Amino acid sequence: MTNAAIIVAAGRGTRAGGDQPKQWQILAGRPVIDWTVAAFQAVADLARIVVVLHPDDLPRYAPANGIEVTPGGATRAQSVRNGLEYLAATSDGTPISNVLIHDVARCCTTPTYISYILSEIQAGDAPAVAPALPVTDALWRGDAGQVIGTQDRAGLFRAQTPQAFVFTDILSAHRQSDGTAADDVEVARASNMPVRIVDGDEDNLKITHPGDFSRAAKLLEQHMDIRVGNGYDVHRFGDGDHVVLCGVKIPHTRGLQGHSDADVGMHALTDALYGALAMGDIGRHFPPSDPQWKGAESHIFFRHAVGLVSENGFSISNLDVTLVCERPKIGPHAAAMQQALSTITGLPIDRISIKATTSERLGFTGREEGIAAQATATLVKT
Ligand SMILES: Nc1ccn([C@@H]2O[C@H](COP(=O)(O)OP(=O)(O)OP(=O)(O)O)[C@@H](O)[C@H]2O)c(=O)n1
Ligand SMILES: C[C@](O)(CO)[C@H](O)COP(=O)(O)O
Repeated sequence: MTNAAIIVAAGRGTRAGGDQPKQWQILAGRPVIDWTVAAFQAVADLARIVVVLHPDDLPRYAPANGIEVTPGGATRAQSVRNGLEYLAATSDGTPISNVLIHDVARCCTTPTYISYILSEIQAGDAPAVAPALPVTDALWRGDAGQVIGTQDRAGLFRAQTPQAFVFTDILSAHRQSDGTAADDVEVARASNMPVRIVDGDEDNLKITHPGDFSRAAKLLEQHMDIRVGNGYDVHRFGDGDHVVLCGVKIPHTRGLQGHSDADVGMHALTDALYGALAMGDIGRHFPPSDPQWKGAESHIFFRHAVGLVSENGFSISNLDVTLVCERPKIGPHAAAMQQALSTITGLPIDRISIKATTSERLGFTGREEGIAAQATATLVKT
């Protein structure tokens, strides 16, 4: 069975305020959208994850590995419909069985909770399951600041997402809908689909108003596992006409010597990732004694470390590397290095820092005998 998730993120967040829509605002160190997407990425049984974005926002999003993106519509329901149609149009050969539909604004949801909702739809006894919390407070009707009546709370629930559906059923229900429903349960019920209520989660709040940001930040920080790793590497100069630094080939009067392509910057970054995971170093994973790595391109090592990061449930929050050399000059190549590292990690450019320093002509780097690199990586698990 192939399971998919749609994260709707095409709203404008008018009630939440701020200088940009809520999904792009920084919360506990990273954009709201990244928290939500990371929680879904950590669920092994989801074969596809589609993020539905406002057309204006498409250029600003660098999707992480495996994440797909499609444009949204004018209402939440239209955005969901676009996500469903995208999945239908791109699932030839591997039909989707179940789909989870989630608000990007519910960024405190966890992989455990998403897996629970998935297991409930996979139980196969209902075409739709939706999480909700029974209303526990007394309910009043009010007008002009005055209580004007009371409302029986029996049988009332607060609806949450992710809501889960048999894919073909909810696709057909949305095709018959007028695109104005508040959520997908409303769409399902309009098609006479039975919807089973499953346990909601008080922590699965939706950022709607400005005050919700601090509540969400507290919840995220409470569950966050942050790791920092550092890496250091040196390669000596020898004959050659170029060096490779952080994935970029730079013409130079000499080359760097090493068992691999001697990309000292990428080696330091790779070790920073292994270090943050407490998983040894580059020599342990790729022994210099093994001839298969002779002359290897360093992105192989770096990609391996990046893969271990996600396999262990972490995502990279930022990377920072300092290259120590008199020459070549790094500044003119820093943007290309950021791009090369971004292509491999899926990190936005503004989370990848490339710095350089000379050692004031002191020591082996000052005498231009070699290049040193020092790197730091921060990993986050929610
Ligand atoms: N045209 C729309 C409208 C909403 N959404 C998404 O639907 C979810 C729930 O909507 P809401 O919390 O109301 O978000 P906004 O529409 O962004 O907020 P507001 O109503 O305050 O403008 C959000 O993840 C939002 O991004 C969407 O994908 N497309
Ligand atoms: C789908 C939803 O999250 C269920 O509570 C909610 O209805 C979406 O947000 P909105 O504020 O109603 O647009």
